[in-house]
Amino acid sequence: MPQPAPASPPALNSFDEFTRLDQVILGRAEHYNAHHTDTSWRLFFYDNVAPVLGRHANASGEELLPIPGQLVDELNEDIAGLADALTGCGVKVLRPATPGKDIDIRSPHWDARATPPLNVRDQTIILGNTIVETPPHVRARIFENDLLKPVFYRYYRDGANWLSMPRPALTRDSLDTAYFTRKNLDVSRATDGESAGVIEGLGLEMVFDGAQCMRLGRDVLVNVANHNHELALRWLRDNIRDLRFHRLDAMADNHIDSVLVPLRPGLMLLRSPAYLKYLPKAMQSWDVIYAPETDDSNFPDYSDLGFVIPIGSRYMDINLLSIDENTVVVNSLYPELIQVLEGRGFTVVPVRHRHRRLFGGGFHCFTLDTVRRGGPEDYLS
Ligand SMILES: NC(=[NH2+])NCCC[C@H](N)C(=O)O
Repeated sequence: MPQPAPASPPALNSFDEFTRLDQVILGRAEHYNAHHTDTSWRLFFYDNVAPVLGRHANASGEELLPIPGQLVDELNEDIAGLADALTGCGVKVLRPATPGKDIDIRSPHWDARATPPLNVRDQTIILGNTIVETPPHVRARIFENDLLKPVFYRYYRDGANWLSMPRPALTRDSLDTAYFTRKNLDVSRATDGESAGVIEGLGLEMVFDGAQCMRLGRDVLVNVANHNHELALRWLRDNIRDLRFHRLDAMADNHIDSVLVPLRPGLMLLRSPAYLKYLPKAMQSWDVIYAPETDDSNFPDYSDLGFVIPIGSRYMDINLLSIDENTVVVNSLYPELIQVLEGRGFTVVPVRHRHRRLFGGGFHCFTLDTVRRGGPEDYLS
């Protein structure tokens, strides 16, 4: 299965999620020892954290939610395992710089403890030969991509194009709660005590994460769940003229890679049949593998470690990373999925990943595939 990389590696080229992977950026977790649970964080993770908000991460000023060091060490161990597995598959693994220390950041309107560059899928989309940096929802993430800049400059020097969506101010009025209103959810518990400043006349901004997109050659699926996202979709359409962007109407609160993973042309992994209706017509007739049921014993028990909040759902492990159309890297702690994929003829590379629900990311989130062999193919007709 390991295939030699092409003699002179191409500059940035990544149009899809499944053609042969040659180069990838893999995130890192050093100094990920707290979640800064301000309003922007609580809203972003509301679907998962709502049940515990009242108990702890409320507006009482306890905004920094510590993560026990043992869990960060174990996460780093699992990421090292992922790096080895990718290298073993012949993939060149690039890493962001480390923050080196805990970093507190301050804008004119708020302050936050910076999030390390772990989920590198979220603040960038690679669209062919273009790096597109996206405008974060979570304030603590606003400078995260600085640590990817050494790698981005490398690709830029080799001919990549590089764009950034406008940086949001993320004031008190910037974020749209329409997704929750639509679902009749009261988010006042997340927004009470909001202390960020306001800019008169600004209102809702362009706010969007790369992980709201799923790339399929010349087509890109884009999850739009509120006006922040709507503005971003317009930006994508205006600035990237040669791809087709398909609006998925509120398929999820934000990211969609724990809902949908295209495995190869005509075959996708989907969280459940309820999500089919959000997809473009052409994809509704694709063959589907539905996420098999999993069991609590596959998730660590944190009860003796004090308080930790799962910010990710039980479906995080759908979030696999494809090496090619027949080879996938899957969490070894989701044996039910491994079995189904092997039954469908996939070669599965199992890698252990314990704390996916605490850090909000699986293998797709932790990686940004910068070089794949596919081009702007039309997979939807
Ligand atoms: N790119 C990512 N960070 N994706 C993670 C998506 C997690 C999703 N909100 C869930 O809880 O299942």
